[in-house]
Amino acid sequence: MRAIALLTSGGDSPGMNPAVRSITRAALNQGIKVFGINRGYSGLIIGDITELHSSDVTNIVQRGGTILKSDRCEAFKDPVVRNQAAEILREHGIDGLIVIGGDGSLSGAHLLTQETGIPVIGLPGTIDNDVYGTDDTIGFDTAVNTALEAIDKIRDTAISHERIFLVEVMGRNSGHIASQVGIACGAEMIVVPEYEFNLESLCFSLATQRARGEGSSGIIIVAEGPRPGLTSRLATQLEEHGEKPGVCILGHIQRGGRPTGHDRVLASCLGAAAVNYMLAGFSDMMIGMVNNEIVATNLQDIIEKKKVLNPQLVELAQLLHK
Ligand SMILES: Nc1ncnc2c1ncn2[C@@H]1O[C@H](COP(=O)(O)OP(=O)(O)O)[C@@H](O)[C@H]1O
Ligand SMILES: O=P(O)(O)OC[C@H]1O[C@](O)(COP(=O)(O)O)[C@@H](O)[C@@H]1O
Ligand SMILES: [Mg+2]
Repeated sequence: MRAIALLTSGGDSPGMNPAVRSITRAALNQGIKVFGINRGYSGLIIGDITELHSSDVTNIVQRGGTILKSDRCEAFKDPVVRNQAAEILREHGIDGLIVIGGDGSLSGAHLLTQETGIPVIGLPGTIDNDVYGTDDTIGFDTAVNTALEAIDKIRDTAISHERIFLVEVMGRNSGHIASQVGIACGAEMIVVPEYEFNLESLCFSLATQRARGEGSSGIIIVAEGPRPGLTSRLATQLEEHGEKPGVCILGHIQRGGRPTGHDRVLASCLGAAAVNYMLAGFSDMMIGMVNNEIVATNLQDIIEKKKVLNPQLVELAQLLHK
């Protein structure tokens, strides 16, 4: 192997930059040329590829976002387009590809190697933490902490005004951010796509609080869910029960910002390990961290197996707020 390429794909996540830096420097240290592909698979299919030198990744370990830019690329779901992508890699003399992205990006990487034989290694890069084969994805910890910083402030005003706030965090299909944030901010309730939400029980608990003479302030964390507008719909339902909830949608603030120390270290470890696995001849695998150990998992398993939301976390949140 003489040259590898890397790209970042899907929703960006804080820690992608340290991963890019680690992959680049680990490969260069072993005498391997490194190419950066801009804008994920969108850049790959048009050959937007530039060689990376050590100085290109200087001073990025602390920066959010991704210097390679990221994108969602519908066209890459077409096998013909993936074949063209493989041709482009071959034309550039690239012997292997490292993909940093979420479940979708890793599915694309799996199909690319299966169909074309181009060796690929994946790294879990998404704030959602919805990737099997790793305890944490790169960016998850930063997103949780960013959300918490905002929610602690919302809590202050919620207490002053004895008001309920619905705070929406990201997570279309997964409640990992919501459950961590919910525990850490002492939420009164957590709404996640994985479990049914009981509005009656929330209203009952608010009424009980009031009956005890306690101010009825509270924070309800809502994972955005698959259908836009969930939080507004919940607010309307609460209004129908006589509540006057505030609504705060944290949105893309959760995707930006300086990566936490945890994410920088995770990204650095996984990046260097990805290079080692690729140079050792492995392909079609994702490198993750499980119980503080580097673990390689077949991409087929990553795609087929779902990381289950720990039900104890959601139950613990309910228990602790009482
Ligand atoms: N089933 C698939 N087949 C091929 N490519 C895919 C597939 N799913 C996703 N991708 C590629 O990966 C990109 C990112 O996927 P997406 O699900 O949007 O984000 P993430 O990778 O962060 O989960 C898509 O825009 C597409 O280019
Ligand atoms: O920026 P967009 O395209 O609106 O995407 C929003 C989605 O991206 C995420 O931030 C990250 O998801 P992915 O890692 O799967 O791309 C989700 O939490 C959110 O639902
Ligand atoms: Mg995803």
